[in-house]
Amino acid sequence: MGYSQYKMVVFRATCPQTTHCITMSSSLVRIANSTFSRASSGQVFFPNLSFSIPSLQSSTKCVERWGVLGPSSSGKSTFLQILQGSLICTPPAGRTYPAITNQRKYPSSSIALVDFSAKGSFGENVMGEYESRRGSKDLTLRQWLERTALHLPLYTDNFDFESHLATRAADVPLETVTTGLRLTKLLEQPVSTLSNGQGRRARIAQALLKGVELLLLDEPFMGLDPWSTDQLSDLLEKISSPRTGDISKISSQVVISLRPQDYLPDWITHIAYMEDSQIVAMGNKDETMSSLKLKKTSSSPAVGILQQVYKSDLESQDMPRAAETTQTKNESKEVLVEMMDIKISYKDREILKDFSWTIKRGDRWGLFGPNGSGKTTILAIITSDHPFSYSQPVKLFGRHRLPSPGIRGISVFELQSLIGHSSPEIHQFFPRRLSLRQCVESAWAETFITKPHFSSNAKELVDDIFAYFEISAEDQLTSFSDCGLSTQRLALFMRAIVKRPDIVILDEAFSGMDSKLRDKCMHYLENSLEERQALIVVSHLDEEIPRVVDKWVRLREAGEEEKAIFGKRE
Ligand SMILES: Nc1ncnc2c1ncn2[C@@H]1O[C@H](COP(=O)(O)OP(=O)(O)OP(=O)(O)O)[C@@H](O)[C@H]1O
Repeated sequence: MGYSQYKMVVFRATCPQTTHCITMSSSLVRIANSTFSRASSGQVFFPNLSFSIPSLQSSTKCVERWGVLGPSSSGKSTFLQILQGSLICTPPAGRTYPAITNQRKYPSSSIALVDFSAKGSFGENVMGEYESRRGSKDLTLRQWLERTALHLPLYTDNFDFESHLATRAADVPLETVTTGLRLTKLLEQPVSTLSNGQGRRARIAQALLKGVELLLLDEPFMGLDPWSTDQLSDLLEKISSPRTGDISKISSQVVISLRPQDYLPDWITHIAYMEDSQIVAMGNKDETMSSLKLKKTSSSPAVGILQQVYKSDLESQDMPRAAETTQTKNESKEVLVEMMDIKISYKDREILKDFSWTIKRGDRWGLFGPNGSGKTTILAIITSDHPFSYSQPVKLFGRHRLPSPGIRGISVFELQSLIGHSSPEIHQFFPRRLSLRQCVESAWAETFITKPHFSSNAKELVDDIFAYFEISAEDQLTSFSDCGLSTQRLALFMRAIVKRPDIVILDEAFSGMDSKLRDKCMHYLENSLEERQALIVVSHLDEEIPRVVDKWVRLREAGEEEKAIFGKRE
């Protein structure tokens, strides 16, 4: 649905008591009738924008916390960058920071923007990078947080970190932040090995520890499990509340950006809704939401397959194992993946214990579990991106990775030709300079950048899929870097399915996609998937799970006693 037909609607952009409790000098950021542009492209954003974020101190009577809402590429991220101090403001004095109390040189050092699309974030343990990024210089999460909080160098040889840490305390206690973000157990783990969701939480912790006055979070709940979403939401509410209780040392005004279909926390009081880099409505949350006919979404999986998955936590002991049920039903089908009592542990931390899973042709699996429970690890064993895939009792397409007497081992390249895969890790490392067409064509290449070895029908398959998604020949030449998150995710989805591989793995493939586009992908998948293909889907959100997924594996958080449980869609 487009909202462009709305003229800019403003519902009391500040609370009714504003004139009593907020004066202009109490704004952390104040923008008065200004227009913004990028120096690189000259492109103009948010013409004649007027907006302000009150400081927490001014909000003691009327708390005002903003959510920035809009579909992908609507300008949400740019808007947060503008609040942070980036982009050129015309007139130059139109953007001020009257209430920034920190005496640091630039207001931007009192404002943190945590943007998860940034390349180079850690937490995605993947591919060739898996081993190479770990080494003597790899920091533990504790070291990384302490050093960045105190603005110390990360890796300078001969730098005496210990004495610096002993003499300088961070503005904010480490334990308070790591508890609130469920990171305490991970403090001694190498930072590069954190899971996707753990890595996101660590980056938020880093920003909080710097003791900023304004924290801007770009889509903070994307990729988080329901427990982490609730906990992060609670923490953000506490830190952006007028000073009370033992959390009072962490105190920061918070602005978050979200997509319209995302979970919108109750503590958000105001929203700015944007489209095409313009605010189309802003003000009091309830009035703005109802004017735009937006519905609230819960953080917990209240409907659909995920409700069954998580409900089964309580009933797991007596549940019939759907994997066994399905295996009898599916007996004649060829086994594609056979995992037998897999064990994965790092030092004394057990991630997977005696995990067995059989995937056959025609199977439609959901792989679920909290952040850090091992979903990516299991997928990396199947795709052979994990070093343990050589040593674990796994058969892929009936063969082991290593040769045994009389039987050839299956090579990485053979596996790649049989598996299509989209994941946040592939997204992170995908070369930005490739065009959308090259991205899809790389399904036939051994690496992202090597020359594809096309099959005879490859051109037809690529043309067909672009035609289905109505992407013109000209638009196919757009570089990956010039596309928004939603289109980038689409390109990687097309890459995963275009050559109709035997196994399709969609690991958070729809995360960050606009709902309309996501539904189109679902439709495509439901209609094009062949009986000989197997599907594995990972997601924390019900609407991102295709209806064809009819059975599931639910992993336990690392350290829990129980094994994984299996179920089927009721
Ligand atoms: N080298 C390592 N040392 C210690 N722990 C590790 C190492 N590599 C991975 N881990 C841990 O293994 C666990 C499984 O990680 P994995 O990425 O598979 O989780 P996930 O279920 O995919 O999580 P998410 O939902 O956040 O993507 C995590 O708790 C991670 O911190």
